[in-house]
Amino acid sequence: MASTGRVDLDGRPIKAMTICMIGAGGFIGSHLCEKLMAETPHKVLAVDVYSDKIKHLLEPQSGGASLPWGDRIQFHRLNIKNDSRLEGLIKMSDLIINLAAICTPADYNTRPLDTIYSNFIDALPVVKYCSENGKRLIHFSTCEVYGKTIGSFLPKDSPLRQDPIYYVLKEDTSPCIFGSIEKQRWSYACAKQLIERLIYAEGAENGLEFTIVRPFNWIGPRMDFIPGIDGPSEGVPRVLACFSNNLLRHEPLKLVDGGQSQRTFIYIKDAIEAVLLMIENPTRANGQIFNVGNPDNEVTVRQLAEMMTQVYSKVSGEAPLEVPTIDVSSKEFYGEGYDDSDKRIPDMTIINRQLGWNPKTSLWDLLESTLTYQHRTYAEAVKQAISKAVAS
Ligand SMILES: NC(=O)c1ccc[n+]([C@@H]2O[C@H](COP(=O)([O-])OP(=O)(O)OC[C@H]3O[C@@H](n4cnc5c(N)ncnc54)[C@H](O)[C@@H]3O)[C@@H](O)[C@H]2O)c1
Ligand SMILES: O=c1ccn([C@@H]2O[C@H](COP(=O)(O)OP(=O)(O)O[C@H]3OC[C@](O)(CO)[C@H]3O)[C@@H](O)[C@H]2O)c(=O)[nH]1
Repeated sequence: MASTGRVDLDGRPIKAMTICMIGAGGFIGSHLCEKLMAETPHKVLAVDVYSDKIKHLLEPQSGGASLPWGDRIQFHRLNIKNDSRLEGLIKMSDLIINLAAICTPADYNTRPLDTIYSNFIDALPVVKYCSENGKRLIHFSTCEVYGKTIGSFLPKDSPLRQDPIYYVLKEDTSPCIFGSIEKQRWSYACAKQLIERLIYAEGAENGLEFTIVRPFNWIGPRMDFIPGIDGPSEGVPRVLACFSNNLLRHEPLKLVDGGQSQRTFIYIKDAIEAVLLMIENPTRANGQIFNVGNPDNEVTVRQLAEMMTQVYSKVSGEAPLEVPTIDVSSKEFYGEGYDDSDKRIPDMTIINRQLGWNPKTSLWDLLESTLTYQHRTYAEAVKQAISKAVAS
């Protein structure tokens, strides 16, 4: 590995590395590839079944000059479920980052087998090849491994519900509290928890160098899809894309079970800064599990809908909807077996201590840049799709 002229948090030179990024064609992967190409000399072997979201990094845009990062990024179209090339790519790399997963809640209760296979079984060879070949692994888990807060089991009027001890989620002390087995919503969280435990055990018994990332609702451009435009018409993406789709179609935003659940949202670009610190500071990141979120950006889903309605009106120049939201039951929206996390506030002690990292962007600002992107990217296509549907 050649030195890059850049230094890590301890003043040591950072050496250029080859990174095998599995799931590089997704939302987080596309932003991480952009960051690595624009700001570092590292090489990326980008593995995914799709490449649309990183097309701009792989080939010059029409009429454009050649790409400044040259061939530092290579795309390998493969399904990690059944492709013998995976081990070779891992052997060629200094670091493996695994992002591949089914991670949209609409799938957890309706496709529980695919969800469990994707998040546990399909990740097994990645962990095994890393362990056997002495390769460092950064594995993407989720804040969902915490499940529900302890506070949610207290009586509704208990003053203890206001005590952070009962709701702040801490990597090394909070329990993982899921619903019963017929609440198949938890198939994803449970599979993620088991792969975390397996990675941890590989570290303890076989010396695997690992870092586990627990993202807390990272959002921004390129997240998921707009149904009927760049994804299936009947598909249900995560909340940012659901609400964006409603706004683009001038229809009320659907609040599941009253929109009372709470979330903290973090801007993807803030979160990617944290991942880059993990990549370039192995001695501080190895053996750690990191919450990556923004505890200052907490809202209920209803408040998120109201804020997105205001921001979208500002960036599109369109008047806000007269009826901005409607209530739907979770059974109607997601089907049988749905359940929800009540509240997700990340404790920041470990990531502050190890990497000195903090998020910067307010919810209003991140929605402004994200909805500007959504409007610019999709408004015309949605308009055309609506007029085509009316004409037929
Ligand atoms: N975005 C968030 O806020 C968030 C929150 C919690 C956890 N995570 C975790 O972070 C990771 C990335 O999330 P994302 O939001 O970028 O999701 P995403 O769906 O946009 O990206 C996942 C990518 O993995 C690819 N993939 C899935 N299975 C594959 C396979 N068998 N072979 C090859 N490629 C495969 C998909 O094609 C997709 O491009 C996931 O593990 C997810 O569970 C994300
Ligand atoms: O149209 C909609 C869509 C969703 N909701 C509600 O919003 C809450 C958040 O939903 P979403 O972002 O889709 O997903 P979750 O936060 O529940 O789960 C994700 O968290 C991290 C991750 O692991 C990966 O991103 C994933 O599992 C929720 O309460 C929905 O019911 C709505 O009201 N209307």
